[in-house]
Order: sequence, then C-alpha cells, then structure tokens
Amino acid sequence: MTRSSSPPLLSVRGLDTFYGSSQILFDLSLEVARGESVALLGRNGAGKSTTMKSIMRIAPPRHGTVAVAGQEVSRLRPDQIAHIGLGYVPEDRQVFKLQSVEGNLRLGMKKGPQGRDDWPLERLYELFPLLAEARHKSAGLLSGGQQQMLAIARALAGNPELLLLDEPSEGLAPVIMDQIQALILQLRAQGMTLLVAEQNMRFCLDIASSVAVIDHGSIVFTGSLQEFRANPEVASRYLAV
Ligand SMILES: Nc1ncnc2c1ncn2[C@@H]1O[C@H](COP(=O)(O)OP(=O)(O)OP(=O)(O)O)[C@@H](O)[C@H]1O
Repeated sequence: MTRSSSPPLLSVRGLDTFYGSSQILFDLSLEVARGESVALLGRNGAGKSTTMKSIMRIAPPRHGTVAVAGQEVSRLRPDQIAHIGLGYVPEDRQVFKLQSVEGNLRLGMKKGPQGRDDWPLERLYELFPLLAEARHKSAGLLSGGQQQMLAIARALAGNPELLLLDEPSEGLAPVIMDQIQALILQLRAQGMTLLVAEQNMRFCLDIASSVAVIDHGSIVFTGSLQEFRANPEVASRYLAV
C-alpha cells in the first residue's frame, strides 16, 4: 500500500502461523506506510488477533518475515524488539489492575527508536484528560472505556512509531466508542501510523486511510478507503454487514 520508494514502516511477508497443528494464517502479507492508518477488517475468527500477535512475535510465525522500517524483526533479540517502535494494545487491554493509572503509564515508559522521548506524562495527560483526573486510582476500578484509553496511553508511553490496536471498540458503549474514535483521529492528526484490527466496520472506516480485509487467515482485499468504498461486494462477501 506504500507509494513511496523508502521501505514501508511495516512490511509483513508470507506469514504462516500455527497454533499447535492448526494453521491460522496462510501466506499473509501486509504493508503499512509511514503516516497511514490501515484498518484490518475481518469477521470473528478470521485471524486479525493472530496477525497482530504474529507481528509482535507473541505468536511467532512458522514462515514469513516482518520488517519495521526495513529492519527484519525476527533477526532481533527481544530487548531490541522492545525499542524498534511498535506499540501494541491487545484485545483484552491487559492493564495492571492493582497498579494506579500513573503506575501503569510509568511501567509503559521507554525510549523509542533513536532514543525518541516524545510522550512525557504531561503530553499523555493532555491527550487523555480523564486519565489525568484518575491518575491515583487503581486501574482495576476504571470503566472499560477508561481502561482502553489507559492501554492506548501506556502503549504511547513507549514512544512507538506504529501503533497496533486490536479491536479497540470491543465491548464499549457507542458513546465511549465515539470518544476512542476521536482519540485515534487526534493521534492520526499528530502523525501516528496505525494498524487497527476491527470487526466493527463503521468504527474503523472513519479512522482509516487504507483497508485490508482478512478471511480465513488470508488477505483477500487491500486498497485505499476510496477503493474499498467503491467495491461494496468486498464488505458483503467477507464482512458481517
Ligand atoms: N491460542 C489459540 N489456540 C488455538 N486456536 C486459537 C488460539 N487463538 C485463536 N485461535 C483460533 O484461531 C482463529 C483465528 O483467531 P483470531 O483470534 O486471530 O481471530 P480474530 O479475527 O481476531 O477474531 P476475534 O474477533 O474473535 O478476536 C480462530 O479460529 C480461533 O479459534
């Protein structure tokens, strides 16, 4: 999906990922250019979370490569991967419930690529005023929407160049979904590159510049948002609409 000659920020090539003997991803390839916001859309069980986990090497692929800004991730040591610029917000958010909001943010803090340190606490609190108000509260006492915000803020605290969000709208009331959507739009406006896995097409299309559709562990469509909208049969065939 990149149109420039520099390597895409994220390049995923030919992933085959298995859980035990079950193959979940089949020769899956995907690109995210710098500054782009890619929606990875697919039905329940299509393989969206497994794609995210394969990129993060939580579910390491058996075959295929993942490169970040041209550097292949599978060749790096785990301590190097932590500083390569990927921020990951898992589907179940995984906030540390017994820690305070600020404790969670501090635990997420690390320098990004080239020692970047763009997200001090003050900037995080500016973007997430609700977290500033709740800074001393235990994370386990936050609402689902606030926990989603905390999970995103904690990922930002690691100074990522690319943010991977796995089903950020899941389980949220529509009004809270709108708030998360507005936040993601603010991040886009600030230049963040995003890969957002979603079942909820409406949520995702408002924040996406490009779309990749996954079905049964393979990418079946990639294109710009305009191309996706111009091909409504893709949504009716592969997504629950
Ligand atoms: N740990 C696991 N062990 C075995 N099979 C798994 C595991 N995790 C997921 N699967 C299976 O892999 C397939 C893809 O799951 P995945 O979670 O990647 O899909 P998804 O598109 O993210 O869907 P969802 O919206 O339900 O999260 C499903 O058939 C699922 O049952």
